[in-house]
Amino acid sequence: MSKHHEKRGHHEDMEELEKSSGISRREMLKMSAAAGTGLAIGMSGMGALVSLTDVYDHSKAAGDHKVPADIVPFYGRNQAGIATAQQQYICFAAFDVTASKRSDLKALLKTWTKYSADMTKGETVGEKHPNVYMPPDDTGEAFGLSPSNLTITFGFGPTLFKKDGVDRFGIAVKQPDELVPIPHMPRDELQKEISGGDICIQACSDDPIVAMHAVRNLMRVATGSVIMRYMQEGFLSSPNGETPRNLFGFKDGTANKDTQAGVGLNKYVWASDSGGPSWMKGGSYMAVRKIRMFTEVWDRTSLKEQEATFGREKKSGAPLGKAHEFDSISLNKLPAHSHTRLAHSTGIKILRRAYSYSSGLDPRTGYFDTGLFFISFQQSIKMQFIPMLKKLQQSDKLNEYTSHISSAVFACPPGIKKGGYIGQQLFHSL
Ligand SMILES: C=CC1=C(C)c2cc3[nH]c(cc4nc(cc5[nH]c(cc1n2)c(C)c5CCC(=O)O)C(CCC(=O)O)=C4C)c(C)c3C=C
Ligand SMILES: [Fe+2]
Repeated sequence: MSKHHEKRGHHEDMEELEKSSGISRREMLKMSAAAGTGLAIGMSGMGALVSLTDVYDHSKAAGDHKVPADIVPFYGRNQAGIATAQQQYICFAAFDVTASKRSDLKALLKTWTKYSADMTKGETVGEKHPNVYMPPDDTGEAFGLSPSNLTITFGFGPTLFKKDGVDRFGIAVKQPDELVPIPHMPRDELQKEISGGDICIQACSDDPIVAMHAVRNLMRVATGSVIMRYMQEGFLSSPNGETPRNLFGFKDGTANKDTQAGVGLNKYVWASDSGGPSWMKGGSYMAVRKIRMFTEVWDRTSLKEQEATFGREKKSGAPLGKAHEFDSISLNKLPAHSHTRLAHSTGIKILRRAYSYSSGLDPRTGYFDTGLFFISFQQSIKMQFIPMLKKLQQSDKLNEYTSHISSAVFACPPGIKKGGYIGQQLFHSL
């Protein structure tokens, strides 16, 4: 059965369920939302379980164009996964390109675009009728799963444009001035093997298997053209759409309210073509830092000191001296070296999309190997991210409990039109 038919079968199931239960799809969706995740309903005769997140969400329908509730459109003016509400899981991978011809690079980006468009719709990748004497194109672990808001976001690192002085793909002339590695910071303890990368893929989903499946299949189809340099998984969770908490127990992401929608996105996140290359218009620059958090030390620290470190109350997330999380910040009420005071006083705004990570126990120390896989999007690495990081590295109280172990920057091109491919604008007039 073709992919198309498999999917249509699902929606026919829903129609049958709607008829037999007398519950409208809209009501089912509400029930599903109230239950937290997909609601399992027994279907008479079929004994099947149906995830209600697969139902078309009529509330999102525009005219006849119905958008399924848990699908984030892949095509658009901007890449999904930047302004998209943060999903619960990330699988992030950085690759080094081993192909050496521009035509091979373009072919890779075209294949990745096709695969990504299919996976974000919840479809399988590759050939529809695989030869049984060959390994199947799709690895299969996401069969039947909803895409759970899967987004796949691509970024190009400085080394894609020029590596060891070599302009491998004849695109060095297109490298944005912005796209430079973050300069060495005095407190850095960076590991080269988990830093940098020619191309990155950020796959985020509300299902961890779906996110991992996306990266695995993109890696697999690119065998011979890329090698994976490193991969990082992460997670977050919060009740009722509240700001999620990091592994130090503090709400993390409060200030994103200024950058995650509307005017804030245009002002601070999307690249414009004034002063930068036109191929990046509508794209964004991504900064990545893997930051180890020493939870054992933190957990022995008094609540007063923890709150003084962030400059916010632990329970409510309110700035010190205020009552509620989103109350405005009075800088003079926060300790001079608190994280919020230092970051806020720069006047710089960025869109943070960080995830907690855990790699179990560090066998060398017996301590948790945990922390924050910090990702931020901004219009400018040079004018926003680097000055902010410099300020924090100088005197942030948080530095006593953290260590930066990896670093990378990527230029995430604008969104893709149907029929186009990721980064297509980069190759114009070459
Ligand atoms: C260079 C940028 C930043 C790094 C690196 C960073 C690391 C980091 N942050 C937390 C936890 C919190 N950060 C908070 C606020 C905050 N952090 C940054 C930037 C970096 N953080 C900014 C720009 C801001 C917002 C400042 C403002 O204008 O108010 C907060 C407070 C709540 C919030 O607004 O999110 C927390 C908590 C950790 C644990 C961490 C490294 C491990
Ligand atoms: Fe922070």
